[in-house]
Amino acid sequence: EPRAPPDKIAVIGAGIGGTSAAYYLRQKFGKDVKIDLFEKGEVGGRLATLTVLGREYEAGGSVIHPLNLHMKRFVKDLGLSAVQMSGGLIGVYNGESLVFEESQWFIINMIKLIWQYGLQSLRMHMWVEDVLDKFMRIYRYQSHDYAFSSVEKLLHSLGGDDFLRMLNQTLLETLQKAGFSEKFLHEVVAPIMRVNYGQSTNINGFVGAVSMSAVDSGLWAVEGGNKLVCSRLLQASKSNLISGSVIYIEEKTRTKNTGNPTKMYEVVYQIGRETRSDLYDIVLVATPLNRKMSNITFLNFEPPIEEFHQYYQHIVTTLIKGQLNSTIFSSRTLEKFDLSAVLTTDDSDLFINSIGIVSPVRQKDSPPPSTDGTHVWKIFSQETLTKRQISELFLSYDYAVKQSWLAYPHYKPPEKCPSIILHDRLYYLSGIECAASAMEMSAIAAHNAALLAYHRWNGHKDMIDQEDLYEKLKTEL
Ligand SMILES: Cc1cc2nc3c(=O)[nH]c(=O)nc-3n(C[C@H](O)[C@H](O)[C@H](O)COP(=O)(O)OP(=O)(O)OC[C@H]3O[C@@H](n4cnc5c(N)ncnc54)[C@H](O)[C@@H]3O)c2cc1C
Ligand SMILES: CC(C)=CCC/C(C)=C/CC/C(C)=C/CSC[C@H](N)C(=O)O
Repeated sequence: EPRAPPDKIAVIGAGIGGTSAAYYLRQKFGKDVKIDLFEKGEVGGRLATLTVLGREYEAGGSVIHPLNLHMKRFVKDLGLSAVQMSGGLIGVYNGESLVFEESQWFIINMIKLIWQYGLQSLRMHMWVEDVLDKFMRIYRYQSHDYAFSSVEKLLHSLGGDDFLRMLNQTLLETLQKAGFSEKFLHEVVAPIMRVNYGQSTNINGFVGAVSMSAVDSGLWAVEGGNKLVCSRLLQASKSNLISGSVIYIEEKTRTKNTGNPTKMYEVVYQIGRETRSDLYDIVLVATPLNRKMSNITFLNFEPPIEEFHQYYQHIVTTLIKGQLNSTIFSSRTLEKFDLSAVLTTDDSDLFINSIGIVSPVRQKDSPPPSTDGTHVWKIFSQETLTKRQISELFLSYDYAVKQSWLAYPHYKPPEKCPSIILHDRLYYLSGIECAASAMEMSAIAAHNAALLAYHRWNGHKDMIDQEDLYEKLKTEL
């Protein structure tokens, strides 16, 4: 006889991880289970916007890859629409000059790339394609309802030992072994890691490949702001949003109306100054577990749940409407400066990681082409920019606004990813960020955790950690 569904499930964190977990839990467990979603800040988490002179711009997670199929599916199923990112010309600055500059002519670009780096850029494209091809297997596994009990097992099922090796060595080592030149790694790969993850090529090889894929064509975003996906998922999941901060979780034994003593989880949370609690059959934690970001304690667990110490990279996003001082990067005056983004090399010694022109999240808010060289620029830096630094970067500016983030893990391979199963019915999603942090990674982790919770609840051992899934599913429709 199939087991009755759980009465109550708690999800902690209403970012893309938590809201998509609630959505998938509803799909698996059905309409009768009560799902509570706890959020101490804003729905969306690291998907958030900042307003510049009445228009909203993405301040956190901003671009989505065309092959990010969960995000694509959400947008389609939730009645949202996608906007294609219009890629302008990019340059790379090394502290003295622009070591690479894109041209608006495709053929000139190709000649430039080959002239400067031989066939490295084509080889890089093929390397990323190969990783993505294997990565895409996850969608087939999840559509057949298979789940994994650890991040390592999930990665192994996709790319075998190669993916685990990438996780355990630096991108630099991975690409050096694959024969890429020091010049290409320094002038092309490192600046891409700096703009995307605020780190060097010492990040792990897997997140390095994810980061390289984020320069593909076809990147998109959600019309109105990426965080809309979270609020729509929350609505569609018919969960109950509790705007409170979870402070601890404790295992408790309770006698349910069946008369049997049952192990449950007590979630204790604060709303303002008031402390409340509730009991749950299953709990999913969808926020990084460290003191600075979530500060959740696990009380009286046997065996005890380890403390998590994953260090997250501090990044500041600054949005400025103004006229760039292009002479920092090149001797050309603003009228002749046609780059819309400048990335930097690791040794550039500049106080920014990158700077680029951005468009508002609503297409109708897009300004007409600028006649005076004024644009809204997004700057990523390790620290908050001082007024003096802003004045160095801009000839003049009207408005500046910033947001500080503990943005993504500080990658330091070999990576030991945290467990997904923290306790019998207590699951942790955000550990997937140790492999790579991206919206799609959180959605994949959410789908996996919902499937895992469902199969473990129902004792479907054959749906968890199956080996050779790729071969097994080859013959299935
Ligand atoms: C500046 C920046 C740029 C990025 N760019 C991209 C990009 O272009 N493309 C891309 O794919 N990804 C990008 N990312 C990464 C992406 O944003 C994240 O990987 C993703 O949003 C993480 O979602 P999440 O739901 O797992 O975590 P979060 O969004 O962090 O959600 C966790 C939620 O839990 C809540 N919470 C924490 N503790 C508690 C508690 N005790 N009680 C209740 N609630 C709690 C938090 O308030 C938060 O809302 C970027 C990230 C940053 C910071
Ligand atoms: C998960 C897979 C296969 C692909 C995701 C690729 C992707 C979109 C990664 C984003 C990585 C990231 C953290 C980017 C941050 S900066 C983004 C953008 N350049 C900006 O300027 O905001």
